[in-house]
Amino acid sequence: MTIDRIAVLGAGAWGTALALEAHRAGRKVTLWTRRPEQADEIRRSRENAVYLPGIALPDDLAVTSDPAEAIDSADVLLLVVPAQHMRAALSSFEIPPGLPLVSAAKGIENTTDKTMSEVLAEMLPDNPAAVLSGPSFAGEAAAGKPTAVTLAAPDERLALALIEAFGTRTFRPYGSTDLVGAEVGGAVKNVLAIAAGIVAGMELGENARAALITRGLAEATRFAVALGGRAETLMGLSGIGDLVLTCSSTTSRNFSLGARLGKGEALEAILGRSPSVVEGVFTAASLHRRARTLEVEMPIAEGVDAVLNRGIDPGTVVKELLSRPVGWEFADAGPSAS
Ligand SMILES: NC(=O)c1ccc[n+]([C@@H]2O[C@H](COP(=O)([O-])OP(=O)(O)OC[C@H]3O[C@@H](n4cnc5c(N)ncnc54)[C@H](O)[C@@H]3O)[C@@H](O)[C@H]2O)c1
Ligand SMILES: O=P(O)(O)OC[C@H](O)CO
Repeated sequence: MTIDRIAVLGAGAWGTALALEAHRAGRKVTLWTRRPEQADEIRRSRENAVYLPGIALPDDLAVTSDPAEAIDSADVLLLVVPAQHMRAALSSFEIPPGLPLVSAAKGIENTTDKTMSEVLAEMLPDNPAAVLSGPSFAGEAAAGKPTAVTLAAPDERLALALIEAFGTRTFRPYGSTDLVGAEVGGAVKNVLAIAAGIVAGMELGENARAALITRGLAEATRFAVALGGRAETLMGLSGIGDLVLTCSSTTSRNFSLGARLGKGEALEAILGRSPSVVEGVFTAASLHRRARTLEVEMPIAEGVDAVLNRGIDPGTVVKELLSRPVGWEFADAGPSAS
């Protein structure tokens, strides 16, 4: 399988950065944005000034608002629309059966509590799916700084073709067949990054942040396994890798939002009129609901949902988390373990 022509659907920061990475890897790239005026502006200025300012886009990177122009000649579609808009965006496209789809969105759909691959499987069951996820701030990747991600597809040949299509010296996709584990890592870390931000905003200290990352990883792993993913995937780039990045940097929108919540600002005031997406805000409730249905214990994710959606103040949630009984660190490491 050879992938030469790539359509990137979604021209936010990450879609634009991935279009640039694919172009650097020698592919023919078309970047689609839903707004004709944005397509005109990017074509004119060779810059996505709203979402990825300061990064020059090459002249032969095509930009369009016509889905057919992007999709009809593509060997693969890279889906980089925010998770809550993925379904609507997909239903506005004519996608031929068999065309591989790679989701780079990190979230769970609020109206159905479905992961992105579940949405794809429901809407486009005849198209093979893959996931691109991992520690990757768009600005750094676009600037050519070294970035490594997980590229996961159940079809090994597709995973290998995608690695070949995107890989460069500085953009390094590592293959996996565990699509579920990879997408869970990306979706859950945004909720945990809000929690890490709250910890920072409340000045609870670096020990607390490290504890949160570690216990958060345990939550993400339990959730991934319950959905059919592999625990080892959460030890990789799309798991611990992305968790460490996003829980430690104010470049993260999720972490920054959490930090402002931790300092006492109201959610509505923080979200304001920013055009950028903070995926964890929408994923938290779905994650909590889905975890409950699967009987997976996720106290940190539950706490974030309580702050965002039930008006509980961060101090109360922290108190509750710290009141939980302590016990064995791993379920299989108690006195009955061999
Ligand atoms: N920015 C990053 O560093 C980064 C890195 C890795 C993954 N991601 C993930 O990529 C996805 C996209 O995030 P982003 O940072 O590129 O977005 P962004 O915040 O830069 O921009 C939002 C984009 O969504 C588009 N959009 C909004 N509503 C839409 C709709 N109904 N249909 C189609 N498009 C719509 C907007 O036009 C805009 O292009 C998210 O799931 C995010 O978690 C982002
Ligand atoms: O800015 P955030 O919090 O959406 O994080 C961006 C990327 O997902 C980091 O890998």
